[in-house]
Amino acid sequence: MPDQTLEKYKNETYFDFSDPTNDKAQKDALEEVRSNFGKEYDLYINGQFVKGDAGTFESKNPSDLSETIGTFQMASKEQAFDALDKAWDAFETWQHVSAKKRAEYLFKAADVVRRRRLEINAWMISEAGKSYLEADADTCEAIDFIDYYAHEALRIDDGMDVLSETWGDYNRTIYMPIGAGVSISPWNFPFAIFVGMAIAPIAVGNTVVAKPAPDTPKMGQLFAEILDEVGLPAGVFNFVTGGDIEVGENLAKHPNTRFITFTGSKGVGLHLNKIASEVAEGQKFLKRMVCELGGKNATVVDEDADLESAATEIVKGAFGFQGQKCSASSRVIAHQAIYDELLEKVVEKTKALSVGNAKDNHISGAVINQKAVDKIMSYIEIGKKEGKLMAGGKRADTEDEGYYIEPTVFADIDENDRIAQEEIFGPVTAFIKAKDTDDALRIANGVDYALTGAYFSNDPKKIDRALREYRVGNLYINRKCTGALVGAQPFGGFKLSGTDAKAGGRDYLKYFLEPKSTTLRPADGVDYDLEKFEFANK
Ligand SMILES: NC(=O)c1ccc[n+]([C@@H]2O[C@H](COP(=O)([O-])OP(=O)(O)OC[C@H]3O[C@@H](n4cnc5c(N)ncnc54)[C@H](O)[C@@H]3O)[C@@H](O)[C@H]2O)c1
Ligand SMILES: N[C@@H](CCC=O)C(=O)O
Repeated sequence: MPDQTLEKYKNETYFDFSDPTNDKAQKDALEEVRSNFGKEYDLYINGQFVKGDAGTFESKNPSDLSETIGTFQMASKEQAFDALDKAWDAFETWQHVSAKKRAEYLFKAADVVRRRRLEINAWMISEAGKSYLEADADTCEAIDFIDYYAHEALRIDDGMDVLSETWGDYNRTIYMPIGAGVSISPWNFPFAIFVGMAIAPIAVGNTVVAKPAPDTPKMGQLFAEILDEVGLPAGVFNFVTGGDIEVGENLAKHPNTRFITFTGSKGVGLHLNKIASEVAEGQKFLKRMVCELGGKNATVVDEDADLESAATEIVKGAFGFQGQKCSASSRVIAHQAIYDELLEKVVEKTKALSVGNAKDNHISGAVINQKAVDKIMSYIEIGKKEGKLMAGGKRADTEDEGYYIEPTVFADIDENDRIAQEEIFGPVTAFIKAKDTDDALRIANGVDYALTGAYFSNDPKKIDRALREYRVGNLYINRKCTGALVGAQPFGGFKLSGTDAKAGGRDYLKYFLEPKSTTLRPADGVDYDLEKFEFANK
């Protein structure tokens, strides 16, 4: 194996599916995966694939409800707790495994994902309803997370802190892993986020019980297979499917859960944050909580912007993966001077989007489940009362029976309207008129969330102002507000969008480490190996 520590981390490049060779390769992989629909999959606890004690459930294809992706296990609370115990057992040795050895496991896992990329895409197209490109971007992001965190773990191990020397004493900070914890992930980036949240703590010596979202268990199961293949020691990674409360909440409450990494809705996140802050009986530490929640992101278009480009990027940002991204542009705040022209362009481009089954690579596919359909359709009804419907507004008429909704644009929405304030998490965007730049930035900042934002202008002074005053975790100038790249655009938001832990950034792994300040005063006449002291955490 090449010494990857010497290579610079690079983002994985997406396939170009307009190339017929790539399109055919993805279609072939889909055919193969579809011939494997309907199988049963197990939990993965302590290196063993095992059945659940609380029954099974099915994962359906949202693009065609007659198709079952597979049958998955419902773990009991006792099994979930057993997985946590096994994770603690594994921690005893994993915490002392060298960073280099840990990184080797990760680099191997990234290589297996690379090898199985089209297959993983195919499962995701089928289980989550992503288009080819959206699925490929998700799989590439997972590879990036694994690779990036492995490199980061090596960097941390090399020593990070610059400390002052104090009168002959030697001072060093040692970063220690914190223990066994729980990772609870959403369905919308069913591979990337599941993988990233599980592998980050592991990279720096912790162990994990990972619970996928009930709509996309196959994507988590694939990663269990991959980590089993690369021989990750038993118990370091455990995969437990099951009920939100039975598995998820009970694990979050467990007195031995050292950390909770959660990505999902604001409601569940705030609930878990409260649980994490309570010290359960027998608990011997404060739980670490990483909480990445929703957004109500805006694209602000100023009067001097390139409107054609802004319209193209708005449509991508609002309707990519049916708007089911925490980063989606669900508001467009347009300067009054260009409002009508921009609206017309966005409406035209929205109406041109093809809606249909993800296996046929439609740009706009199905949303995830019936609950999502009900929620989105109820917001569309609210939007019809609050503003003017310009495109979409109803269930899409498609060949297959799935959860299809037309990409929808509303105009003349007031900044305080419900569809301008609440996360819809579907293919709906709302136009709001601003008087000027001041007004636009004020409206953009006037929500409870602060996740992503885009600003379009060609005026350097205005851009500079947006960079300073537009308060979001990820701000993009003259491009869409979705699609952050690991290592390049560390991702996360503040206010009620979360703890801004910045997944895919240099700060992230510290959430799973305990820094220990150490000072060595060399005794007279004793020859210390100061280099060893410096690298005591190797
Ligand atoms: N900020 C980010 O990085 C980010 C990324 C992706 C998605 N999201 C957000 O996620 C949401 C969509 O995902 P979702 O529908 O899966 O969210 P969700 O909150 O319904 O579920 C997320 C996870 O929590 C589990 N869960 C639900 N109730 C639980 C409970 N009481 N205790 C423990 N676990 C519980 C679910 O099974 C799932 O695994 C959106 O709000 C979106 O904005 C945020
Ligand atoms: N990181 C993704 C969003 C994740 C949430 O859904 C993006 O940048 O678009």
